Amino acid sequence: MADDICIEFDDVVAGYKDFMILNNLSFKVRRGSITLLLGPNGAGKSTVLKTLFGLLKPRQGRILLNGENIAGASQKELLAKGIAFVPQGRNLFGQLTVFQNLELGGITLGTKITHERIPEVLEFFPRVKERLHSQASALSGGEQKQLEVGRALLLRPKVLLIDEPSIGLSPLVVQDVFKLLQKLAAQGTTVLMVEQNVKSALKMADDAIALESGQLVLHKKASELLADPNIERLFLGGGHVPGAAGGSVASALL
Ligand SMILES: Nc1ncnc2c1ncn2[C@@H]1O[C@H](COP(=O)(O)OP(=O)(O)OP(=O)(O)O)[C@@H](O)[C@H]1O
Repeated sequence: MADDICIEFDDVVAGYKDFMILNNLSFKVRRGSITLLLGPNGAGKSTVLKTLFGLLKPRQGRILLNGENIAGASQKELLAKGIAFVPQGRNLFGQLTVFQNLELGGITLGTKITHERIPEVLEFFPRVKERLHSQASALSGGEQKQLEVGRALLLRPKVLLIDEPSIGLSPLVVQDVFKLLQKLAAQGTTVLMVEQNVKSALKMADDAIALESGQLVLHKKASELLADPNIERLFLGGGHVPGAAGGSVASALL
């Protein structure tokens, strides 16, 4: 595996019960890049993240992290190897304080290390830092998403998987979340993200991968895809690929 590749899916088949969602999927993600997963609803984008995070065991193929096959590893093992996952939606304990939520994020680290790292993580989020003893549910949507990312950062992840972080956030707050991801990537964290806010996400991402029916149909530099005149037609309006009007991503962009 080339040195600059952090994650590789090699011929991965994965799904739910008898229904396969990822169909012989292969792709590579560069270390320290922000890679955006695109594609129509149901293409398997979230399934890629879940499979990488061990929530779904692949039926076939290899998933390599820095050259090591991690397919089938437990979530605990994957966390220990430096993979963190921020799922879609709200995932905080709303009745607990910001600080307590952070403490829970560090449960596998032990109290001492967690308490040492909390101030370090809070440096990324000045607004959240000011509300350390507020109930998490009292934070704004954007602050809550920042806290979720902060909780993942306690583990000092090498790979951050993030599923639709912009849902429910105002455009300015989305920009804050994106800037944070850029900062993390600049420090060497590999970010793999699903995001329906395609245009803004492409502006901050390095690479773009598009899936259709669980297969790779496009892998390009984000800047190249952004410059493609078909991008509006294919991804405008929440990431849908309008089959009737435009055909597939593959036929239009490859
Ligand atoms: N737990 C589950 N059990 C059964 N089927 C599931 C489960 N989770 C997802 N699926 C199905 O797997 C397919 C792919 O889902 P996935 O969430 O990966 O798509 P996606 O590309 O992220 O789509 P979206 O843009 O709509 O979030 C969908 O048809 C979905 O209904």
